[in-house]
Amino acid sequence: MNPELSQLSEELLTRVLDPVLHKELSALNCLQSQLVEGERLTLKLHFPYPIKAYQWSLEQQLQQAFSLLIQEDPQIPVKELKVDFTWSALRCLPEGIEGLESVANVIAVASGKGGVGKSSTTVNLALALASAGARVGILDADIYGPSQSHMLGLDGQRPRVKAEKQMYPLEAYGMAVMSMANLVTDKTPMVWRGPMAAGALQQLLLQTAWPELDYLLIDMPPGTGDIQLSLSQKIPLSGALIVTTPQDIALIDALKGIEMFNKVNVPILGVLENMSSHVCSNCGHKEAIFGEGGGERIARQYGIEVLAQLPIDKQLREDLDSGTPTVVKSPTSPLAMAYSEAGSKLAAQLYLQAQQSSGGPELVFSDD
Ligand SMILES: Nc1ncnc2c1ncn2[C@@H]1O[C@H](COP(=O)(O)OP(=O)(O)OP(=O)(O)O)[C@@H](O)[C@H]1O
Repeated sequence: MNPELSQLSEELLTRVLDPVLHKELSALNCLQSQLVEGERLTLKLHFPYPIKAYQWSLEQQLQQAFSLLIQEDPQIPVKELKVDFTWSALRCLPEGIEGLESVANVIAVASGKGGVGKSSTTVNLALALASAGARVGILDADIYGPSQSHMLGLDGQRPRVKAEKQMYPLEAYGMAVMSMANLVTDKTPMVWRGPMAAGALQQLLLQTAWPELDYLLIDMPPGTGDIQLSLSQKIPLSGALIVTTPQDIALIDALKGIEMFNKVNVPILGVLENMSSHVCSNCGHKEAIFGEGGGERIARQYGIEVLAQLPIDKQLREDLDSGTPTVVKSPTSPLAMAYSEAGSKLAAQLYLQAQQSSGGPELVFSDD
């Protein structure tokens, strides 16, 4: 490649910011190859997170920057730009933690307080990542109220046994799913003490024959007690996402959740503020029922990102109740878009945090 054209590509990538990490594309080392055919320059850009939600606007920005560059210097021999986008998940684990063989990243979705929308967030985020092309699984570890199988229309299904002490996960919308709800009956109370519950959930994780996955999301039990602490220590977590409402009482518990993960050195990948506002379906009036700005306050306090602020939405609840979450039922709706953005941000944070820690991420899978 002509060195001047290499310089052109480099210059182009310094002029456009990565939409999720807000860094110059050149700093992301995403340029995989560049090819000139006649007057056309083709760049192959590779991202460490699902890029689908941003691809269109990124392409526009690159095209604009390219037009400016060739206007500034009419000697540039290429006149047309083509960009190919690819991405792959990176295995990002804190140092000294040995991951699961077939799962690149296990992410805990946690909330201090119950009922704030942790399970709803887990399922919609997982589906958003899956629709962006990632291989995704969900482990429902919420033994107090396992709701994943209901939200995914898997009620009453039983996992197939693979071999002694090994089960295949169930499948929903292209994702691998395992939930205690599919192993017990409705009438089996799960009244386990802390260590016993954590042990059982660890077994559920390890005795499931997970296929190759980029992300396994764990719907954690609400709270910050024994079970949650043991789980966070026993499961090889790449990171945790905290779900909260903006209400003070939920935020206090969310802080405890962050502190708990900090104590066991699990990186916090962000905060997702659920039920941030409500828009009246009759008059369109917007109201912050649970208060305002809470997620942002704790994010600032801990130097983490707010991945999304999602409204209270009747359709979202109805879609979950009917076993077809909004991300699959209405994939182009504003809510599905918000989950899609949050999913990309979550995956990008994983990469960023691993890059900042000493080891750096290890490339394990490719979608080529
Ligand atoms: N943004 C939202 N708009 C409307 N309803 C919501 C929203 N988020 C969650 N819900 C509904 O609120 C209820 C509680 O949500 P969910 O089960 O996700 O909470 P949770 O934090 O997982 O609760 P727990 O941990 O106590 O099981 C569910 O009926 C769900 O459908």
